[in-house]
Amino acid sequence: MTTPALELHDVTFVRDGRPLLADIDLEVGSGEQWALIGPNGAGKSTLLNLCGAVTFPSRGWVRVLGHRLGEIDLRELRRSIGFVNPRHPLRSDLTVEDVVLTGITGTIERVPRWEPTTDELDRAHLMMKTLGVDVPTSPHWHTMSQGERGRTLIARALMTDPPLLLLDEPSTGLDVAAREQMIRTLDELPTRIAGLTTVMVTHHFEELPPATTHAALLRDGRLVAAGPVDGVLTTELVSAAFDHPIRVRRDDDGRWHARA
Ligand SMILES: Nc1ncnc2c1ncn2[C@@H]1O[C@H](COP(=O)(O)OP(=O)(O)OP(=O)(O)O)[C@@H](O)[C@H]1O
Repeated sequence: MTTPALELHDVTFVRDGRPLLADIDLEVGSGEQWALIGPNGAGKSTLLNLCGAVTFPSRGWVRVLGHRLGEIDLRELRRSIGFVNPRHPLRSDLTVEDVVLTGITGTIERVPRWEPTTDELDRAHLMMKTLGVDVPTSPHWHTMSQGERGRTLIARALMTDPPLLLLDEPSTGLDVAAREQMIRTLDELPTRIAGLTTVMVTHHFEELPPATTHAALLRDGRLVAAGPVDGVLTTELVSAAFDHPIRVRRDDDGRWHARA
């Protein structure tokens, strides 16, 4: 049996005396594509940060790629996790290539005096190509569109060839064409990168790639449901998670729609 990519057991996460997550039990199998869905403030990003070994649980335990948080060198573990945050806090005007290369150093900015090896440069170009980011012109961050930035950040996250990719609302701020391109990119990732496990936070059902295999619904820091996607993204369970009547439907092309 392969080791699950993520295991959370009886996890509670408390900040300022308030439980932001409570009683979370979740197992994400290797090679599965998960969506994490719930209303604003439900705790999706908080849960993703636990999965990314950014924070530790207040109670219970978390295993990431078979390693229990608290018992493993975090720097080493984080190299095995790609994390995509569209609110990437980059200040300098790096080229796309430079931004992608920071995936190796695990930094936001280029590390002074650090130079990539030929293999690392080749990998950066391969990832840029895989994600459809323009290699020949390698534009600068400040002039890039939100869509280009989003794809660049995924290329950056994949530089260390991580088996686990976490995405926090990767379609934020995209127009409809860029959003569709992003969905197609995400949909193709599992076939382009064999064995990759992904967990994506989103508010919008329309943004789920058809390749999504599983979903978890959160409400007020608790799991409403988690499991194979078609059994979780139902009108009944989604309405319960959002505390509002929502009709959920899946089209023949595998895309979801939700209407209040
Ligand atoms: N560091 C923190 N300290 C205290 N409270 C926090 C902290 N981070 C988040 N929260 C609170 O925890 C709750 C869950 O936040 P989180 O960002 O995980 O939710 P979310 O489901 O991702 O929300 P959204 O959809 O709005 O992005 C919110 O009420 C938020 O205000």
